[in-house]
This record gives sequence, C-alpha cells and structure tokens, in this order.
Amino acid sequence: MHPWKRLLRLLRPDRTDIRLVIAFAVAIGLLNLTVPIVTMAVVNTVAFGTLIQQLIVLCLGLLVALTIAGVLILLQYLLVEYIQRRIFIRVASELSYKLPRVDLKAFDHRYGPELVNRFFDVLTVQKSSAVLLLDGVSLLLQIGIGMVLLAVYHQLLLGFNMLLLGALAFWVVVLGRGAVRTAIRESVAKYRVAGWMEEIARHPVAFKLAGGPRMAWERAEALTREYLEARKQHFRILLRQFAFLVLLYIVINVALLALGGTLVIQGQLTLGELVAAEIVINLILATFLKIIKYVEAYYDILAAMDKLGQLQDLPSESLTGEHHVAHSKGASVTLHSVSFTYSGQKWPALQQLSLSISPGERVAIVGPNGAGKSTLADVLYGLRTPQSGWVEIDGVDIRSLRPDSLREHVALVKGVEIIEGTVLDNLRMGREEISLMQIHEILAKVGMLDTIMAFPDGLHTMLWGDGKPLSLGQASRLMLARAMLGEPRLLIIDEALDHLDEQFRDMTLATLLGPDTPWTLIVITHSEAVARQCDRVITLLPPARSSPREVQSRAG
Ligand SMILES: Nc1ncnc2c1ncn2[C@@H]1O[C@H](COP(=O)(O)OP(=O)(O)OP(=O)(O)O)[C@@H](O)[C@H]1O
Repeated sequence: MHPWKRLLRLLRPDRTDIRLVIAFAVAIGLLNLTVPIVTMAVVNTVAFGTLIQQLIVLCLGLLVALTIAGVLILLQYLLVEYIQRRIFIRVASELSYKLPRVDLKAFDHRYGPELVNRFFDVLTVQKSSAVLLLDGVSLLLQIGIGMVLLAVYHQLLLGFNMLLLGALAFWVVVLGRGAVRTAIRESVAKYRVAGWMEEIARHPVAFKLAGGPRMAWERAEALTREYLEARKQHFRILLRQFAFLVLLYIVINVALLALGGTLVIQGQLTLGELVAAEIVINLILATFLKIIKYVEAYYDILAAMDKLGQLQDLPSESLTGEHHVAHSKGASVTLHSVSFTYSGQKWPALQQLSLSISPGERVAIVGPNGAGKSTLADVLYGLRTPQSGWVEIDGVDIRSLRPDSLREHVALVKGVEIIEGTVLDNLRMGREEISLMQIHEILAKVGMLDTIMAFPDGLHTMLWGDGKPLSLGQASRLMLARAMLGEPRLLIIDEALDHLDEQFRDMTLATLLGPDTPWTLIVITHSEAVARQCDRVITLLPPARSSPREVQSRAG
C-alpha cells in the first residue's frame, strides 16, 4: 500500500478534527488579512489627513480581529495536540494487539525486536503531522489568499499568480520527483545502522572476542556509509527544490516591486494599494523559503508510514475456526504423513511423519541436531502449518481450531522467554485467575520457591528480558512452571530439561511424570536419562534427502 494511503487510513478517525484545524486556519488567514487592509486604510487616512478617531476605530477593529485569530490559533494548537496523542494511541494499540498474533513465519527471516524498532516512527508521524497541520495548512492558505488578494489589486498581478502557480507545479512534480523513494531509502538505511547497534548490544560476549570490536566498528562504518549515501541522494532533491525556491524568491521580489512601481507611476495603482500589495507579497515570499521545511516533513511522514506499514503488514494467525472442547485428562495426538518445509529451504524439516500418542502417555522425542524435533513441537502448538498431512489433537484436525483455543489445551516450553516484569507477571502471563497458592505450589515442585523467596521482593522481584537475575537453569524452571500453571492437556517441552542439573531435573521430571498430572507429555531431549524415564522414546531422524524417513519407536 502506498504510504500516502496508509497515512489517510491512520488519520481517518481524526478527520473531523482535521477539518476543524483547516477551517480555523482559513479563518486565521482571513483575519490576518486585516493587517494589510488596515495598513492600506491607515496609509490612505494619514495621507488625506483625516481625523484621529478614524485611526482609533481602525486600530480597535484590528485588535478584535487579531484577538479572535489568537484564540483560534490556541484552539488549533489544542486540537493538533489531541490528534497527535490519538495517533500514538492508535498505532500502539494496533501493534500491541497484532504482535502476539503474528504468524511465526514472519520472523523466520527477520529479527522481530529489530523490526519493532519501526514503532519509533510514530513519533515522526506525530511531530510531522503537527507541523504540517499547524503551519503547513496556514502557509498554503496564506499563499492562496495572498494570490487572490493580488489578483484583486490589478489584473497584471493576476498574471503573476498564474506564473507562480506554474512554477510551484514544476517545483512539486519535476523537482520533487523521487523524493518519497529516497526518503524511504534513507530511513531503511537508518534502521540498518540502529539494527546493527542493537545486535552488538544483544551479544555482549561475542563482541568481546579479540576481533569483535573491530567487526562492530567496520560493519557500523559500512552501514553508516550506506546511510550517508541514501541521505545524500535525498538531500540532493531537497537542495534542488530549495535552490529553486530561493531563485523564485529573488525574481519575484524584484519583478513585483518593478511592476507595482510602474503601475503607481502610471496611476493604475494607489500608493496604499502598492504598500498593501508589497505586504501581501512579502507575506507570500517569506513563507516561500520555509516551504522546504514542510516538504521535508511531508517526505519524512511518508517514509515513516512506510516503516510503520512493515509492522502493520506482518501476517497474522487466522483467528477463525472452532473452539476446542475436551475435558478428559490428557490429549491424544496423531500425525498423518506430516511434511513441513521452511520457506526458502530446499529440504523438508519434517517429511511424511506419522505417529500416534495416547492420552496421558509420556513420550520422549530424541534425535540428532536438525532432525526436526523443534519443528514438530511448533506444528503441534499450531505455530506452523504442514504443507501436507495433518495433525489431530483429541481426534480433531487442528486446522479447524482457533489457535488461541488450541493453546488453552496445549502448552509449549521452548527456550527462555522471560518478559520484563515481576516473577509473578512472568508466571501468570495475564491469567489472573491463577492464585498465589497455586504459584507457591508449582514453584516448590520445580525447586524454585526458596530461590524466589530469598530475593528481597520475593514474587515481586523484577526480571529483565534476558532472565536476569536468574541463572539459565532457574529461568528454564520458571518457564516450566509457567506452562504447568495452565494445566494443559498436552505439554510439550523442547529441551528445557536439558539445561537443568541432575538434582533439579529429576525433581522437575517427578512433577511432570506424576500420576495425577492432567497432561499428555512430549519431552524433546538430548538426555538419555530424561528419555529413559518416559513411557516411550521416539527417535526422529533427519529427513532422508531422497526418500520418506522412518520413525523409530521403542518403549522407555
Ligand atoms: N526458521 C527456520 N528457517 C529455515 N529453516 C529452519 C528454521 N528453523 C529450522 N530450520 C531447519 O529445519 C531443520 C530442522 O530444525 P529443528 O530446529 O526442527 O531441528 P531439531 O531437531 O530441533 O534440532 P536441535 O536438536 O539442534 O534442536 C534444520 O535443518 C534447520 O536448519
């Protein structure tokens, strides 16, 4: 979608306020016209030596007009402030609704947090739209009204208007060609620099390697060069547009003084009219040199909309489908010839995989790196849809279920995903119905209760995105506790137990395998000791590059 269309869509809910801002700008423009008109009247009054009372009346009239204009300016300022706030709220709420629902494949080739940096462009949209609405509109009106006024003074000045309009059209269409494209390219380059800085901060240990700082510097330098090149291209267009405005400013100034003077000499224009016309012209011309600032704001806003569009266009999971209704303990799982290939990959990660897991069964999935174990977990959790074959949970094809409904029955523990918040926030994850008693119980079961309670703030201890102040093993146990709290009917654990020491692993396993647990358990692991404790071990082999693979299964 063109950034312009995106902007219109974003501003649509504010259209009434925007119309008001424009209406105010028209009124302010008209009221400001009283300045040249009164000046003309004063010049004529003084020239003909009329009474002082007339001067007082003129000044009072001017005072009233300018006071009304002042009030309108304040109201306009207020409205634009509200529009800015609403833009922020709308973009923030749209994205916070969208991001948890984004289809995982959107992040296969892009790093999500880096992509989300584009949210900061909402500030550009806010600031630039304020500048354009407050000053840009009145500037255009000032030019428009000024031109009408000039046309009223003399038909020769009408000709001048036509020339001016032609010059402006040339300025926008010809000299401005490619400006939106270069503005977008500049902002892409800007994000690449920011993304690299983020990458350095994200890998503090890797960049402490002997060559790390040099690599960080060299890549930053290369990306900065790319940015400068993109900025130069954009600036070239701005500069040529600005140079044309300066030229126009000089030519018009001189030509109009000469034209006005000639008309006065020929008696076709009064002295007062010449002075007023000069004021009007100078008003137009003074705004001329400022136009470039607004044009740059306009290009920036479109580039920002393009960036925000990258977030708005992220594909979402479909929220259609049935709600899953099943109350039995433990879900059954069946895979029917499931094949899945990542986009851009030549070979499948899963190839014609068939297996069946009974309700309440505890199954270990083992296999070498790259065998497709994590991909299988993603498929079962509804994060990825097989290109062929299908998966049944409780005998229901998961394609016909709403993903959120499926995840009320299925939980996946994969990696360490600690969010910035308290321990309690991290455990509940919005499920306010989970009681403190349940939380204490589950923390004790994964051997984390003493650790958490030893922190001065206990359950209210703040955790940071990287899991600090928890160790990797502690954070993994917190992830397990988070999943178990939801009492899923299918619990999939992707290597989380492999991070634990023997004591905590056995303790957690005892909880996971306990006779009263409500789930069917799938544990993906590289640990023989973990696999041995399960009812059954399924070995996944890397997909044969030419023929369907075998699934080996043995009792645990
Ligand atoms: N996001 C992705 N995009 C493209 N290919 C991927 C992606 N994720 C995994 N793969 C590929 O899919 C195959 C299976 O990967 P998967 O992570 O499922 O293996 P795994 O058995 O879990 O491995 P490990 O034991 O190392 O965790 C691998 O060949 C991998 O390169």
